[in-house]
Amino acid sequence: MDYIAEYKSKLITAEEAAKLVKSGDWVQMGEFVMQPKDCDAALAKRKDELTDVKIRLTTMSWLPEVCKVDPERKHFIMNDWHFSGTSRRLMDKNLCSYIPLTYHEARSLYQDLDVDVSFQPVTSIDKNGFFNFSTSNSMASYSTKQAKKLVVEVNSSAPVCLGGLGESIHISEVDYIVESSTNSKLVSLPELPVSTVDQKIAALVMEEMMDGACIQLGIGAMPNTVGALIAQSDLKDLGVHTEMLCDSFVDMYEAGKITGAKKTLDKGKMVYTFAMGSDKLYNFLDYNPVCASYPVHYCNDPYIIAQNNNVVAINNALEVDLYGQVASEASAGRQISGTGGQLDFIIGAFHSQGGKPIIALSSSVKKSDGSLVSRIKPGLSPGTIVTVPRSITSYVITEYGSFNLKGKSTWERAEGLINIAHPAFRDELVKAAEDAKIWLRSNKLYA
Ligand SMILES: CC(=O)SCCNC(=O)CCNC(=O)[C@H](O)C(C)(C)COP(=O)(O)OP(=O)(O)OC[C@H]1O[C@@H](n2cnc3c(N)ncnc32)[C@H](O)[C@@H]1OP(=O)(O)O
Ligand SMILES: CCCC(=O)O
Repeated sequence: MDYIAEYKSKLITAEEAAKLVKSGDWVQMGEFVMQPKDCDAALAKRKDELTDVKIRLTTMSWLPEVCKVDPERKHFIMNDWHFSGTSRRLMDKNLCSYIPLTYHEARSLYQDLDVDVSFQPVTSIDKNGFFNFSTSNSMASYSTKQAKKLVVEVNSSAPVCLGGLGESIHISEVDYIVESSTNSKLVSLPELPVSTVDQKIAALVMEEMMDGACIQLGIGAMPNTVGALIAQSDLKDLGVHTEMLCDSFVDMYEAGKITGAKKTLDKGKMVYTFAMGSDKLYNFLDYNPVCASYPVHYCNDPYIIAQNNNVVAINNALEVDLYGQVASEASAGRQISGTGGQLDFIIGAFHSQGGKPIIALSSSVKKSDGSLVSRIKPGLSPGTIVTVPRSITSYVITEYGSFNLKGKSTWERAEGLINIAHPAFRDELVKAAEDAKIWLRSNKLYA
């Protein structure tokens, strides 16, 4: 079938697309590295005609024009499902708000949300009339379905990401098409410096890895270091069922470590819901049938995750308290990131036969004034949000060791966690545990 006539009839300029927005509307503006830049710029130009336009996006990888032109947030109200550094810096000036999200529940959330206009970034149309959501399958099929007016912004540089479900939208479901004026390459994440602490933690994580493991890696330098160690290891037949696909999966695949042969679900496929990395990753993904993107209600459903055996889920956290509560998203009232899919994968790995849900974090962090603070805390401070409840927390790994909390009582947890805390804080943590009646006479410090 020839879609040329339909394409031409739906083609509008970014300025025309921006005119679809009215004051008070909810506007959807892309996810992760898929950015509807032309529609954003055209909407920003309409600033003086509009008030209270509410915008939703996921993990801002760019500074949208609508934020730049409205430093008092009178016209555009920005909201992010999962904070990036850019959203944090906007929030510090009260220019961005967080929307709480347990990622795999996004489909049900969108069923109740208003999407008046969606500016949805896509790849060029294919011969069957489909636009692909490229690296951000994630929630795209839910927000586009919910949109009263759906505009796709076509970026011909974005890779076509083959998928198992929800990775594309047909032209018949689209109201309008805008062609990007720049077709810019997707943004590359900066390479993160790897510290000796990251290397020590990654080496301890490797001790928990086995042939045939089905892996999920979170964001940051430490999970990437684990990926690099796997690529150099003797591990065999690893599988991938992850939320985010990043560069280190390319390294592991090219080193022959990933075959997906032992997976019980999506055998042979590297399953993910969004991808962020560098050109190396984006080139690898383009039309690559080894990878399958899925919407997040499938990818992150703990009971889908758990259908694979030996799921090893490796995620980072900001703090862990002596009871085993994991805080990964906000500290003392400051939103850092979000719940995202951390809880999904920790529960999924918990239920997977042979699975290992791992929280890996450095034992301490240096504050801007140079002082050292422990990441193992007696309790969480007000404004610090629990991402993983203590009843599910299992492996916690710092550069001082690994401790599995699964099924452990409060006094066993206190002992195990204090023994992997930074030595400079162990005595004060013991004192706090005694005061909280979670330290017994028989408890020991081992170092
Ligand atoms: C994309 C994925 O992760 S998929 C996996 C599932 N999802 C998740 O795990 C979501 C929750 N986890 C996360 O968001 C991340 O893993 C994090 C935030 C815990 C760690 O990510 P990293 O990129 O390694 O964090 P990084 O060390 O760069 O610090 C990020 C910010 O937190 C601040 N921060 C770090 N530790 C602390 C702390 N203990 N207390 C207060 N703030 C802290 C840093 O100062 C920095 O803020 P700034 O950039 O505004 O200065
Ligand atoms: C939107 C979720 C991203 C994450 O889990 O980190």
